[in-house]
Amino acid sequence: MSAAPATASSPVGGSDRGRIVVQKLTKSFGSFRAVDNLSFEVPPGRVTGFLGPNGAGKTTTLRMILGLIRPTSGGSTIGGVPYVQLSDPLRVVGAALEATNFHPGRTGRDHLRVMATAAGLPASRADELLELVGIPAAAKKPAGGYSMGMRQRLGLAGALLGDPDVLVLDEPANGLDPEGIRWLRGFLRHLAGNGKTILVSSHLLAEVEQTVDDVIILANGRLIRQGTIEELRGHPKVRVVVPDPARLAQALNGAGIATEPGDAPGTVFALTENAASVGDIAFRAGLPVHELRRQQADLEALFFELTSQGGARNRNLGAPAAGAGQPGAAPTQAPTKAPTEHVDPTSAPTEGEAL
Ligand SMILES: Nc1ncnc2c1ncn2[C@@H]1O[C@H](COP(=O)(O)OP(=O)(O)OP(=O)(O)O)[C@@H](O)[C@H]1O
Repeated sequence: MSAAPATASSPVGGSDRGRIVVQKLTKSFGSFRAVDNLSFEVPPGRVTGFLGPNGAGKTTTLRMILGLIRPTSGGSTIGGVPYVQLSDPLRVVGAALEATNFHPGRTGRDHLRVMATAAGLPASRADELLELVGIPAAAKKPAGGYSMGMRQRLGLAGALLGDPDVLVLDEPANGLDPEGIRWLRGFLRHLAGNGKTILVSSHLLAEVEQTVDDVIILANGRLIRQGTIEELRGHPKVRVVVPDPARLAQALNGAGIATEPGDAPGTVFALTENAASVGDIAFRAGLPVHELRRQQADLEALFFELTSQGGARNRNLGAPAAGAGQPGAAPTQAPTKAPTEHVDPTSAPTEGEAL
């Protein structure tokens, strides 16, 4: 689907509401292309994982979507409108790009109150939000003493200030303990269930695989894969070890279960999740079965494969070690990135080249 023409007067409604559309987005820092001709859409009502190894270009893309840096070319819209043209951005999109830069001497409550006041919202919203993100007891403590997990929750509270349609969260699970990750998962799923658009970045697919509906995978600034997490997992399979795989395949096919050649001699894959029915069919056909196991897609391995194959080898790792590649080849070193700031949606962009 192509993006609707984006103008300041575009209505934020209909099917555009809460939809992020990125078109041919490119960002170069000098001669280094951090984001390369990226196009994707993020629909409302779903949690979308924005994934890629370190340095893939996730944060740079999010910063462009949020109007914090200017694209070299291409563009993006939120609800049909570029971020910088949103008349009331706080109610459209909330973002937390980093959870570390709060004023250390200011309490969580004061931090949120300052933001609320600047946005013309009642100061009482601060306590509501602290309650919502599960840190009401931290309200009176200076943020400098917060754990990483508490800072993440405070960042999330800030992003939720204007009850926006869209939430953009950069690595929100960083620093959360297992209980915190479970809480975050439930919280994001709840928000998506209420129709919000949730875009969550992570460099670990395994970290978000239970949370996301859709994935957008980047490597070296380029789109590698986009689809549902189910599509990525692929068809459920049962791996069977049998003395005669061809006969078992025949029996399974005869019973309406498709098969694929196995990954080793004496194996066959039945394309079903019903391991019991595979065993029953083998039994009825008089075929001994030595092993029968549901095959779980190894998403971590798949993610690694997708983001490291061919030209997708992580440029930030430099050239392969001498002996493995061309001897003496200079490493393709990416420039060191400038420190990122916590996004206060009420403030103007602060970067030198910002709009
Ligand atoms: N302001 C900048 N100046 C120069 N290079 C930059 C700048 N910002 C980012 N980069 C480079 O662009 C590339 C992409 O960085 P980005 O932070 O977008 O990646 P990322 O996918 O978010 O990585 P991570 O998971 O480590 O946060 C990196 O090589 C980074 O060094």
